[in-house]
Amino acid sequence: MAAPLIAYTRVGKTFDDGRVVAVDDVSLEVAEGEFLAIVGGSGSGKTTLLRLANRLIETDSGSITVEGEDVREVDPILLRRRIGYVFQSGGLFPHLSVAGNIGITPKLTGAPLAEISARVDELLDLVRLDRAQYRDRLPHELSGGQRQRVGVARALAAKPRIVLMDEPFGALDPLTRDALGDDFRELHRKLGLTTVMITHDMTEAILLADRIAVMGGGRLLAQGTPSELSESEDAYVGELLRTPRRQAERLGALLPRNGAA
Ligand SMILES: Nc1ncnc2c1ncn2[C@@H]1O[C@H](COP(=O)(O)OP(=O)(O)OP(=O)(O)O)[C@@H](O)[C@H]1O
Repeated sequence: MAAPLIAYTRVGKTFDDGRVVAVDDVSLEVAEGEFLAIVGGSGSGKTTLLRLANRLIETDSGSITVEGEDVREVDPILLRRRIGYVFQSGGLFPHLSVAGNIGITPKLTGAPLAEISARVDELLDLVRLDRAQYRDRLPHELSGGQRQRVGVARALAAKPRIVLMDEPFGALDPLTRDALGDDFRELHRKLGLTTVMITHDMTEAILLADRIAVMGGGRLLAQGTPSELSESEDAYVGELLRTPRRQAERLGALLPRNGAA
């Protein structure tokens, strides 16, 4: 098997002088080209786990490698340029235009203005936002879905191989959420990305991800493909995976009747 692009080995992280155990002895590998979803209840350690990979949070124990390198040996700023990060609420700079937000990393690396401008246009096309219409808008002049598209474009600006996403579509209405999820899955494929996405929505995880990691109380409770996890002997994991199917069956039974009425 090819070396994993991200590998957590027995990683631990506590806060408040050890009183809060956020991540507890987690070992997890993400293969090149894989789309991994992290699911789990509130406070189960998902965000902490994600942020340990790009050193927004530092590990207490264990080790993490990214593209084969121990993250502690890599300058955190350079590490974050190699790893795109999409925040839950977009995390856009409110005073910068769409173009300013998307071009911030190329600007920081000293790219020439014409190159930044061309890259911004390319990225707007990639996330399917009309250049002329959106380029100069400020974040508050966008819908939530459009803001998340800009967040994705910004994360891709430095051409990372890895993208980490913290509940990127959580605050959107179901149709927008579905469209963005599909679009991002297509970008993941087209650009050959390796993606790790936190989501609270098990249906979204099953539809988008190749593999799912389930967190609970800071521990990795299970990992596998959706069908592997649906066979899990862990009662919580099994229930989590079977609920979307049960809901789909209930909806399937209800909708045709409504449709025919
Ligand atoms: N900076 C911090 N200081 C103290 N405790 C923290 C800090 N960051 C996270 N925690 C605690 O660590 C635990 C894990 O938090 P984390 O944000 O990783 O969970 P999560 O699964 O992402 O939750 P949610 O789904 O609600 O975003 C929680 O108990 C949280 O309160």
